[in-house]
Amino acid sequence: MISVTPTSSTAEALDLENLTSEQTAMEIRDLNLHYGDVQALFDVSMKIPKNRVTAFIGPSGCGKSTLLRCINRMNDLVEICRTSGEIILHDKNIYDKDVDAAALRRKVGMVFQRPNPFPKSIYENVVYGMRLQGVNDRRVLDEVVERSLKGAALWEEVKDRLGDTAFSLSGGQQQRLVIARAIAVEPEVLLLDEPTSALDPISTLTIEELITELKSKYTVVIVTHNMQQAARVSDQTAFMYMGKLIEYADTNTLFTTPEKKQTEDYITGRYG
Ligand SMILES: Nc1ncnc2c1ncn2[C@@H]1O[C@H](COP(=O)(O)OP(=O)(O)OP(=O)(O)O)[C@@H](O)[C@H]1O
Repeated sequence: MISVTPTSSTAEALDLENLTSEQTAMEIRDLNLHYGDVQALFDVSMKIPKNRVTAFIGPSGCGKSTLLRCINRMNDLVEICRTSGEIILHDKNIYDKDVDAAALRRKVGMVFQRPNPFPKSIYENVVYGMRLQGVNDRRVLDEVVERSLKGAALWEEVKDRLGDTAFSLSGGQQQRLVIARAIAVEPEVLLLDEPTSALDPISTLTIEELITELKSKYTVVIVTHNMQQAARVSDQTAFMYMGKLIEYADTNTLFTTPEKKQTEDYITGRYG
């Protein structure tokens, strides 16, 4: 087993199968997904608790990113992709025909593996989503910039250079800028797809600390290759294997006393 030290950031275990609707941010029900003829997700069902960090782990190709991308319908952009099942947000299936995917993605924001700031100033990166919504009042935007950069633990480092290009920032700062851009539109859920895999250890630590702070305001779902990272930042962990959700439990339990042999084999490094 890997050694997991429960941290003060790790919340008390929840009964994940019997969460109340107040405790649930989103619920995935019987989700199946095909890329063309190839099935990549099989009957995935789980509840994602509010204001906590949920990690998806599992070997390469097991479907972690695919599942994450279903949660804000990013897979809509993949032509050969077909899904069935439901993902419920506020009593509504996000795959219903009348759901506007762009509006959904404002509520369920996403941060990718490689920092992807736009070729604009730091300031304009943060207010990008607000401007798309037609907000141009300088006072409002200034407030959003300060709040979001503080929320992404970047304000102190950039407050005197907001007009500089985003590309003048380090990789770790760029990733925090992208997080600031995501939280500027006040999402409810933040999806992080291996957010530190392109970063050095110090920047990784800063982002991990930030993730722990973010959960007071947002529900966070993170895909990570790194089991230690899942153990450090998440409250509950879902282990996936070959498109199936094998085990979903609070993080300490999953890493110390897994129920399933496949989970145990993975966390002890027998494959993956
Ligand atoms: N756009 C796509 N078109 C076709 N097949 C895809 C596409 N994206 C993913 N797949 C396939 O779906 C399966 C799951 O991939 P996915 O990227 O979700 O896994 P993962 O667990 O996130 O892997 P990794 O840890 O390597 O990123 C794989 O077999 C992959 O080849």
